[in-house]
Amino acid sequence: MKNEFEWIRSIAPSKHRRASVIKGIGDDAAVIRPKVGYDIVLAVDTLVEGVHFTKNTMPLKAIGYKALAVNVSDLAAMGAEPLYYMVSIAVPKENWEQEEINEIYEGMGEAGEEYDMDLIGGDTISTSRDLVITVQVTGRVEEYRQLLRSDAETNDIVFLTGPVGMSAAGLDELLEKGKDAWGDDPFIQAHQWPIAHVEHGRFFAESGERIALNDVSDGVAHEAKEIAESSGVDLHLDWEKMPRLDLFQHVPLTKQRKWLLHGGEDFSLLGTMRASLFQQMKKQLQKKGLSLYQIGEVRPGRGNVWLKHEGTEKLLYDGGYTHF
Ligand SMILES: Nc1ncnc2c1ncn2[C@@H]1O[C@H](COP(=O)(O)OP(=O)(O)OP(=O)(O)O)[C@@H](O)[C@H]1O
Ligand SMILES: Cc1ncc(C[n+]2csc(CCOP(=O)(O)O)c2C)c(N)n1
Ligand SMILES: [Mg+2]
Ligand SMILES: [Mg+2]
Ligand SMILES: [Mg+2]
Repeated sequence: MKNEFEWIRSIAPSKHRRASVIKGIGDDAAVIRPKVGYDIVLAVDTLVEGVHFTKNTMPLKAIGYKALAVNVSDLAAMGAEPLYYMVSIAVPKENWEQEEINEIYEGMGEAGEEYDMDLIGGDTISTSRDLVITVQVTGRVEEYRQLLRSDAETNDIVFLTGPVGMSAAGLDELLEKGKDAWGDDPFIQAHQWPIAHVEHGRFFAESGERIALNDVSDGVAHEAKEIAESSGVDLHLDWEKMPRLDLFQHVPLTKQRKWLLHGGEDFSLLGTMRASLFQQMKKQLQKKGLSLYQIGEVRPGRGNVWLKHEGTEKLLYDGGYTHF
């Protein structure tokens, strides 16, 4: 067992991917040199044992991988390119071995490699119970190109960059069967190894178009409401247009609705863009192997979300995951 400081040295990267890191791990704070012409984008999100994961719902490596990926997803939702991350980890005095924490870091390192980011610092503390991992990420976006929730306008179309409901479906299976559910099943994979849609975010930012964007961490209904409210418009969604896997076909409708609309942790991006842009953007994204689905439109309103389902349109309950 290494002591705190030996352990920190053992997880510190020996070199950085980004030349802009002036000082990483090993001093009172990290120092980076921002590139001229870019705005810096910052986000922080925490995963808590018992709330976001348990040892039965997530492999150790996946806990680390997901802790970084969910943060990268927030950078993607701003149109930013991921650059660096910092980690604060509170380790319970019992039930967690150093080897297990190392595995979590391995998973985080894998995500770091995937998104081309450097670990530049963090904090290590003990706690009485339940592991807590906080990851702070820094990215950059070309000046004034950031993609905001507040940019939706009447006559825009509403889009999703990928399917939703899969992570929630996987979680239900994991809560029921525990480790027996682990495997290649796409729902389990979606829950344990989420993919942040960085390429979509960058494509939208680089286009220079006005695009409102949010990542689906708390469920489509909730995220749509956030866009509607901050833009001062109404979003009209169409149930039939929601991208979903054929695997959902045999699932009862109430469950489908719960997973697809209120599930969360999907990390697809939900957004709006000018209607005339949609087909060309879809084609360009397809060339990169990326998808885009129109699921509704924006109309004048006061921040409400409507859902057309089985011929009638109703106000969509905006419930999603909430911590309080
Ligand atoms: N405790 C807090 N103190 C200060 N600002 C906060 C706090 N919690 C959230 N915020 C800010 O509120 C805004 C919304 O945060 P929120 O966490 O809901 O968004 P998100 O990270 O996209 O969603 P999620 O955490 O569900 O993935 C962000 O600007 C965030 O920085
Ligand atoms: C064991 C276990 N129970 C429940 C859930 C579901 N869950 C937890 S937080 C969250 C929303 C996103 O989090 P945040 O708002 O903090 O970004 C969801 C859908 C889970 N992942 N693991
Ligand atoms: Mg957050
Ligand atoms: Mg978000
Ligand atoms: Mg949330």
